[in-house]
Amino acid sequence: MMAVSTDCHKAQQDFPKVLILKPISFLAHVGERHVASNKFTFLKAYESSLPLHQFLSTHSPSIKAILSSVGTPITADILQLLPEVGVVVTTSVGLNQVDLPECRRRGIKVANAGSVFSDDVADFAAGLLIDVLRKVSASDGYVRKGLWATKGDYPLGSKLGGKRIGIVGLGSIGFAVAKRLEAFGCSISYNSRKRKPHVSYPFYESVCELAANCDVLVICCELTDQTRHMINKEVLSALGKEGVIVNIGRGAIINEKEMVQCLVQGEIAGAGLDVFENEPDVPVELFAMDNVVLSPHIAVFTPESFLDLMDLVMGNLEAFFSNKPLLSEYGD
Ligand SMILES: O=CC(=O)O
Repeated sequence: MMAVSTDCHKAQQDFPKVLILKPISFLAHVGERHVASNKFTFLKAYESSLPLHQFLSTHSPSIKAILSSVGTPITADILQLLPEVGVVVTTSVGLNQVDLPECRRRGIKVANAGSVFSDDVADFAAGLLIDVLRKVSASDGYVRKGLWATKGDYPLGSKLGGKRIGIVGLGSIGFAVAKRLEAFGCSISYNSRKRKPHVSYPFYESVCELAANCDVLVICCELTDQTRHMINKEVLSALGKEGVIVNIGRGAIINEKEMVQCLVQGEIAGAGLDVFENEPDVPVELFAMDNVVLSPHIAVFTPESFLDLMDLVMGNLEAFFSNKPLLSEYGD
């Protein structure tokens, strides 16, 4: 029996209820029945004709778990309507969309995508950097427009090997980026909340000092109140005119206005950006810059990793409903 219901199609079996507020693209990829797997009933608020608050009030006594993705804010207002909720499981690594202080206050557990996507994101970060330095996308455009034949050779890019890379946020993703770029012959240093005791890469307590000692900054940290706009004009100026910034973290970690200004004025050399402050809006100034490579927040996902994500999501929900420790509890 299919374990999926809306307000007009009630579950016929007594599976634990898992609330989904907005469509989750990963479920469409793997097929949500595989994820529910006759163990949970997904209550899909977005398929209901009821206004959200009414849907939530109607179902709240039975909703103990929420499954959500990166674009779905889990706010205190929503949680307030759901007094029985004990867990929020997300398909994202970043948790800036979840009101973590409210979850902590209520004792609601939170699980994220753990390190399922670390390799994919790190591959993409390395790809963005190579693209910016070696002008892959820009020269592709040049060839496609027929300019090679009419205008001649395209300006050469810059060598990756030997570059000094500053990783901002040396978690599972930051480490994976460091390993890849080390293999290309780059040197690595990092900034993180704390120095990592077993890591030999040079540590900079200040992100500005890190920038001053690097050719490239790769932003891999979480978006928090502390990291919002942490990469500002001062940091970018410290990175310097030859410097490149790559962001696969969250857009708002960079002060986007100041970054655009730095790019327009040639105060940094280029950028590889997968994330933006107000997605899907991207500052229009960037469109005309061939020293900037843009992608639509896709660094994180490959379908190949979705099966691992499915196991993790299922494992977290099953663990919660059987009172066991979550597999990827945030804050562990
Ligand atoms: O950006 C995507 C994620 O945090 O998983």
